[in-house]
Amino acid sequence: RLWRRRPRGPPGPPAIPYFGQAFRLLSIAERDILPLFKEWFDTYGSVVQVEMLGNVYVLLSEPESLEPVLSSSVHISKGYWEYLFFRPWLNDGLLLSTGDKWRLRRKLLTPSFHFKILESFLGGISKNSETYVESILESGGKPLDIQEPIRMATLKIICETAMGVTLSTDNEEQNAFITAIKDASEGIVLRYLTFWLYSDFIYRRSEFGKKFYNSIDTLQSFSKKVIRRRKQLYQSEKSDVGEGNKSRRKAFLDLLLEVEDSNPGLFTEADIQEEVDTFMFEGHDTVSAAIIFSHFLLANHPNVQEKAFKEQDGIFGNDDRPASMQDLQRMTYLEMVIKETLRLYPSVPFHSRKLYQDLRIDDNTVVPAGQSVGILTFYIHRSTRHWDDPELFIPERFDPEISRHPFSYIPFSAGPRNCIGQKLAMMEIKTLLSTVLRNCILEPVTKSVDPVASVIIRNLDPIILKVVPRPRAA
Ligand code: HEM
Repeated sequence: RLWRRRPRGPPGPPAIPYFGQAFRLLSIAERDILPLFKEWFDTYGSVVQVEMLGNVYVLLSEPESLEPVLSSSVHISKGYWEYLFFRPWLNDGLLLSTGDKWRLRRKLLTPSFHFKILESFLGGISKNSETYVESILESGGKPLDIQEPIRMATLKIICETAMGVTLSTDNEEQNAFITAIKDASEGIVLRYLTFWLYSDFIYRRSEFGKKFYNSIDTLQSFSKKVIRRRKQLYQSEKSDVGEGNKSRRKAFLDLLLEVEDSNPGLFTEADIQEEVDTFMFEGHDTVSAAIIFSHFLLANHPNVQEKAFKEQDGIFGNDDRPASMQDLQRMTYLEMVIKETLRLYPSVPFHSRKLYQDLRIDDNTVVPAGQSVGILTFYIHRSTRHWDDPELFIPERFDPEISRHPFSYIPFSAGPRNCIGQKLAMMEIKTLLSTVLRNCILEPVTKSVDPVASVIIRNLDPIILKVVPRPRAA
């Protein structure tokens, strides 16, 4: 029925009846996904219709067409197929849930990212940033793959802040978690590309499916341990502080534990687990990608690095105190560097929404209710209609004086279903980069990157840099 109602307006690649692009996708790998979208936009224009197994998707790459979708309080659901393969991992957590469940959970969890709570996280973020800087300086100026230490630092930060649990210094379990995130993400992308793996019956029996479900076991047993540890601390803190504790604003996991405590049987361990899995993934892999690409860009643009050094020196002089919230607010140039990094390499390169009402794109094009639209952030951020020289790294384009279309820059999505953790993310990235800039000079070894949409954006190859100690400001 949907196929018959498919919009006639937008052009798209020729499709085999029912199968659509299924065979084309079979012939490509993860690294070819972003180039394939580019090929379609270059050939058919900024709104492209793609058919796949009886479904029709409309891909959007210009801010004007996606504004009515993202700003709407009606189109707040995710398409069925587009997020289905995440479900064994994230179940019905905040990223995937819909309708009243999503509304209630979003309302419940939003206060756990309040300014006061974020401020209380700053000490833990600074401490882990210092440990990270010590670890990269140990390389003694030799070429270093920075991805593993960055992922380790951001995993420790999300556990110590939102989850309230300090991880052990034995990194074996953490390494297993980081590898499992990569394997699970690759497994999800591979499944999307391979239509005969859409059947759960076949997937579970295939080698790919077995590897994927093993990764999910690793990820969920890690998050179960985190919940267990926090529960013990929560119980002992509760008996120490008594009823007075209740009025305090709660960080993410404490809030969930409190809801479980006060709603026995209604809010269960499984409800906590799906949210912890969602936030451990969204709160760790996205931030890692942004920090990895900003290291690469700073190393390859010494003039930008120099300006960022000057700003840090202006704020801290030769004082090695951890950054305060006021210090972070003064890092306006560093903020521009981070924003420009997220423009070129948005951690979430595309996402989608299901339409609950017909969407009029222009006089000739209406996408009917029930269909999904794909929002191609990676290409929206490179639109030549909105960005001069979009391939160049120019942090100054984020000078607050410069105005642009509000939907031409959407690294955290936009509207009611935007990223709940964006303030935490910016604070974490800024604190870690500030610690790096005050102590290190980054020199390039990897001179160009090949971004791959592996759920979260990654570089195809390791990113190698040299890290040299930076003398303190006079
Ligand atoms: C640079 C860092 C980050 C980027 C670029 C980013 C980007 C995004 C984007 C684009 C979405 C919308 C996804 C979609 O609709 O499918 C999203 C949603 C979400 N993000 Fe983030 N994110 C970042 C960091 C974080 C952090 C630190 C957390 C939590 C600690 C977090 C938690 C979430 C959650 C739970 C959602 C789902 C929200 C909802 O549907 O109501 N993210 N993020």
